[in-house]
Amino acid sequence: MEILVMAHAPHRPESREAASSEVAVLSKIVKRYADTKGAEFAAVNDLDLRIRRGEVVAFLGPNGAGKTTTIDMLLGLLAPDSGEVRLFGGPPQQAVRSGRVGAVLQTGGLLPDLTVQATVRMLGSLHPGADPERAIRRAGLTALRRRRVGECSGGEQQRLRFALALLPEPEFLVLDEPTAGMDVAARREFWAAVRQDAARGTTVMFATHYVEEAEHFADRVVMIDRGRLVADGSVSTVRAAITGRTVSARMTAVEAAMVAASPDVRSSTVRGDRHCFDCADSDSVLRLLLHRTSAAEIEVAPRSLEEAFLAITDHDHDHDHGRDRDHDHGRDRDHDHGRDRDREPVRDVREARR
Ligand SMILES: Nc1ncnc2c1ncn2[C@@H]1O[C@H](COP(=O)(O)OP(=O)(O)OP(=O)(O)O)[C@@H](O)[C@H]1O
Repeated sequence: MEILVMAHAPHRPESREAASSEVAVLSKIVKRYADTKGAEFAAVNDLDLRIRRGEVVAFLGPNGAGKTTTIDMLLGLLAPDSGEVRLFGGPPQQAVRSGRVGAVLQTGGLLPDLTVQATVRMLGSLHPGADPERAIRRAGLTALRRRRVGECSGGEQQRLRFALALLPEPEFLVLDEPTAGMDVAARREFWAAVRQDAARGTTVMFATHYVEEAEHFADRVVMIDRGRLVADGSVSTVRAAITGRTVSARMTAVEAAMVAASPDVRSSTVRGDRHCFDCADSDSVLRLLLHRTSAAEIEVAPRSLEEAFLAITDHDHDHDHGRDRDHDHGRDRDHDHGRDRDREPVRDVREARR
């Protein structure tokens, strides 16, 4: 875990562009790597993203989707192969150096023998005008200030990293899977601290695997899969677009193929003797089953946002690039008939009009 600790400028002249509502603009960014067999693949593929001032954006995607690569390019730690990144209207490095951006990343370490307070004070001394006591309060660490870092739990250490990210009083906080490995109580405490900060107007973008964190905390969800945008919009828009129902029944394979071809079916699977349909409109699929097939033992079940997320990022392992990734989620995909892998991303109406 590494915290970006940069001296910040006491005065922040606002350029016309920076004064606008866009904090970050990623335009058609591409990053290619070689996989374990030496073949090139795009870890981030033609990604367009705009983060507006005051937004709290959840950046969702399965393992290996390209979240960290995108965040590294957003912060200027990695150069895109093509495309452009602008933070506050300028190059990302400039925004990071000026202290306008604070980040909690996945790599780096803390010194176990220092106390929480000594750590924040020490790194605070690198930031002219920083207020370590305020950062400690804002990260919810007041009661832990005298504890040695080595004696803090994983969740408490994450809040310490959050305090360090707050030192330059950033306008934009970027958190890469900040609660990975925390238990439920620690995650709740962490988000309470971040939420307080967001309420003051700080723009926040956080990468996460936890769909419920996006649901409870973000006002916008950006979902990527294999480096491509698959959904972008308010939590309610994305939820409405990707939640649906599963209809399952016993029927013949010929009937199942006919149902799977319906525009109201997103995908279909076979589980034992049952055919399961992931439906955009379960009512019309039910009508189809009742009127046009011999379907028996019909069941209709709601999908959770979690299931919808798994469905939207569901694919086979054809393009597994090196790292041991967890794309399978333990589900039966041998008979996946219907999913349209090149479909348009789910977008907020607001976005689509742009
Ligand atoms: N330096 C590298 N060289 C080669 N491949 C890389 C490199 N860094 C990342 N990758 C690959 O690029 C893809 C995207 O990785 P990235 O870490 O951005 O995904 P992620 O969404 O952050 O995943 P996770 O949730 O597991 O952290 C993965 O297939 C990964 O193995």
